[in-house]
Amino acid sequence: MKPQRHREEIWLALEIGNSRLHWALFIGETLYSAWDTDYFPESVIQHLAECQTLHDLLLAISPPHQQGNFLTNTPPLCAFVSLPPCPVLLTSVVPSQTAIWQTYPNTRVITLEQIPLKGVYPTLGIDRALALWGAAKTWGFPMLVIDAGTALTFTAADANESLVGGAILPGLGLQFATLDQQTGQLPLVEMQSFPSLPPRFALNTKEAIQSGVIYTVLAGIKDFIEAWCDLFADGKIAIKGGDRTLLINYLQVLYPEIAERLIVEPNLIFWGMREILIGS
Ligand SMILES: Nc1ncnc2c1ncn2[C@@H]1O[C@H](COP(=O)(O)OP(=O)(O)O)[C@@H](O)[C@H]1O
Ligand SMILES: CC(C)(COP(=O)(O)O)[C@@H](O)C(=O)NCCC(=O)O
Ligand SMILES: [K+]
Repeated sequence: MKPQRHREEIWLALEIGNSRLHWALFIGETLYSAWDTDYFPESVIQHLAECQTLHDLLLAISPPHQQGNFLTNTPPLCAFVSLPPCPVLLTSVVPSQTAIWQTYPNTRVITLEQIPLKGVYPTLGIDRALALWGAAKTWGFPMLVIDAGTALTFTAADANESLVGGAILPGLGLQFATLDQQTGQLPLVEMQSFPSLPPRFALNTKEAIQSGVIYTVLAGIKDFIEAWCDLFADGKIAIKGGDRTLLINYLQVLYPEIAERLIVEPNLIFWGMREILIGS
């Protein structure tokens, strides 16, 4: 995609995670809308390539329950819908999905080499690098990003815009699914079904699973944040990912002094992608 400098250019950001697709619609440097969808079958992606207008493209990728009003509730968009389909800036941590999306004509893939973050290692997740870059360029270095996604990751950079490093562990959904799938008797504990913290010392199987997963993840987040603050007293902390709200709510109950330090921003990766586009 030839980067155009004028402010009115419409473009789509697509981040492919291990659970789902994450979309953002930009007009120039302004993010107008962000949403998630499930993966699309290859047939749908081929259909996207045949879209003649931006309107058709956006309808095809908009959230299932927002088919119609997605277009109307983004005021300046109405003026653009008869334009041809816009470019898609793509980043992915799922190689099989990346390959399928290459068939969409107007795609530019963001890779690790394009991110000015120093000291990265070759297999660092592009999502981790982009979220860190987006957070740090928005709120400053040093920065620690917590991504409560399919995997829960910690990724940090110092004041010299160099990678300090990070950690990877199974996300909440993965932990509950693994206990369900890899044991004979344990049930699948649904995430959304428990707004309040379970008892630590539970007296039934469901709450025992909830307690084991939740309290250890919260303790782990607290431990990493305390270690980060010991390293960088002026360090900032941002959190994103599908499980961020659940974890923030629990942290506010259990460790309020930790929770109040967190910048909660689901769109960190899109900020990172915008930085790359502007800089290119
Ligand atoms: N509608 C949803 N679909 C999938 N995961 C969801 C959804 N809502 C919340 N989650 C939670 O978010 C996690 C996935 O986070 P997300 O940031 O979307 O993942 P990724 O970026 O790895 O695809 C899952 O572990 C799940 O617990
Ligand atoms: C750890 C991840 C799977 C997280 O991806 P997500 O949970 O967002 O789908 C991804 O950042 C990745 O594939 N990382 C590569 C290994 C590394 O970062 O060292
Ligand atoms: K993620």
